[in-house]
Amino acid sequence: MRAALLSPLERNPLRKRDGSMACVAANCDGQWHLRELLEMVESKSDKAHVLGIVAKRRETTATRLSERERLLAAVDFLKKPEIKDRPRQAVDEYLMRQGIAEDVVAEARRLVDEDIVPLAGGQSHAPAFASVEVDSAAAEEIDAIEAELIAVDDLASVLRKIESTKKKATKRVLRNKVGERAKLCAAALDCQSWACLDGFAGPDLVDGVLRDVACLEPLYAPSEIWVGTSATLGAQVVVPEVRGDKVLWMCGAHPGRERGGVEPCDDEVKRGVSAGVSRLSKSQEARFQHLRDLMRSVDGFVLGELVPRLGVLSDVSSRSDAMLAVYPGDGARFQAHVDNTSLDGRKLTTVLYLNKGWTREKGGQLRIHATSKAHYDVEPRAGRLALFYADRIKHEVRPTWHQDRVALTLWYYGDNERRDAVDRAKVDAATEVAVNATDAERRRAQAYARDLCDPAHHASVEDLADRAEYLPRNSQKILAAMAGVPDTHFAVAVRRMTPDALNGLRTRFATMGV
Ligand SMILES: O=C(O)CCC(=O)C(=O)O
Ligand SMILES: [Fe+2]
Repeated sequence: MRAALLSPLERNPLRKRDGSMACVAANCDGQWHLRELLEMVESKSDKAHVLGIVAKRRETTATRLSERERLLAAVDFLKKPEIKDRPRQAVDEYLMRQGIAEDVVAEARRLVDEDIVPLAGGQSHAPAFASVEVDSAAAEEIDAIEAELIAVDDLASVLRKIESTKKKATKRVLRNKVGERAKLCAAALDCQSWACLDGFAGPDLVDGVLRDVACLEPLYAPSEIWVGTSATLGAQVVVPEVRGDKVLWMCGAHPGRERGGVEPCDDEVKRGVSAGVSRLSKSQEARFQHLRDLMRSVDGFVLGELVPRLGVLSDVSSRSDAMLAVYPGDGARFQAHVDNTSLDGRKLTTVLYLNKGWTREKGGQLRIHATSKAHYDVEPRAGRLALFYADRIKHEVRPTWHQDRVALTLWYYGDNERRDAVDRAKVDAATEVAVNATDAERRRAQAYARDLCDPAHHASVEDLADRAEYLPRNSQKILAAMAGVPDTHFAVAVRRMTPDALNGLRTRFATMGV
């Protein structure tokens, strides 16, 4: 019932054509590329063709080169005047992140230091590695500043103990402990709009979550971005060069709704139909217990500790479903973007990393573009929690190598902005449906909506559901779009409503200008 009453926008902010990803087209390094893609999408609407081009362009970086060629390229790179005087370790690590093995980098260093010119091995000149990745981007990366972390030593388990303990004194002691850390985190958010907590989830919880989600592996779907000039003009496409992760949405355990376990949002995924995986059994669903614990800990920290301390979060009380994202270790990345550029309600982004044994050469850093000059890198190490303001911090995921990079993201909503965004989306959806309806069908839908809102009417749930069943199909579709329920289910949804839910719907219809 709950799932049925949430609109796609409420359930999944990124899949909806809400324009929030349009920023990617405007901000990313590959701007020319996206513009070209957009033209193709608009002129041909040929997704397969676009994807073919993207796949071809994706073959970049040193991974295409033979070991000999990599050595030559690395030597070439190290000799560049703008690279020669930079810190050696940072430069070497940069090369390793580009897929050059450590011993090859060391050999290149030796050749450069001893001023030995390596033989090109039959080739007329070395492949210009630095021209594969743009020079200025390399210099920028070498200059990245390691983000300062706030050490919090398994805060998640302390937060869970606060929830479970009955003893007031124990609660108080634990709350003080959490409070100290929360103060630091709130101060960081306040002055720089981002913060990073090291060790938010301890190793046991991380292991538990990884075990929980292991069975979901085949069910992830490639992320799509909205490539377009506005919220309505463009297309939803997979563009791995811009965003190369695979995602799976998990719902449940929302703040204020204590009951119900965590499960995949998508019914089809739940049934495992798409990947031919057998239906998740009850016991498999119960395996999401650690994931649920983790989500509740982040909720507890954000809603219980940060919201009271930060004025900009004052109307935050709910969040999105949970997004599990995997960046394959073949160079997958997410180019620079701001999460919420279209007033979609998201105020705070939290990302919890689940990568055990992560080392620097694997890349995958969350890069925070704090200003146009300074950027900070956070390595996605297991248990870390990154937090930033979703509507102002530009950030990216750097190319990921050698190992898949796994993270869990939750977005916290400012209730007012979110309510407006959901209403806008509903009006848009209703308008879209209404275009295909006859005048009579539109009028019937309007009359029904008016009666539903009219306080003098006091119609009961049964009455309203009965009346809805007799409406023409297109009128029902318009009302379903306004209510944000699947288009064949308006009468069913009304029949299942509690009096409170009905009142909620009345208020929303009344403020939607229909
Ligand atoms: O995984 C991360 O570090 C950030 C991912 C991200 O920016 C996003 O999904 O919007
Ligand atoms: Fe993001």
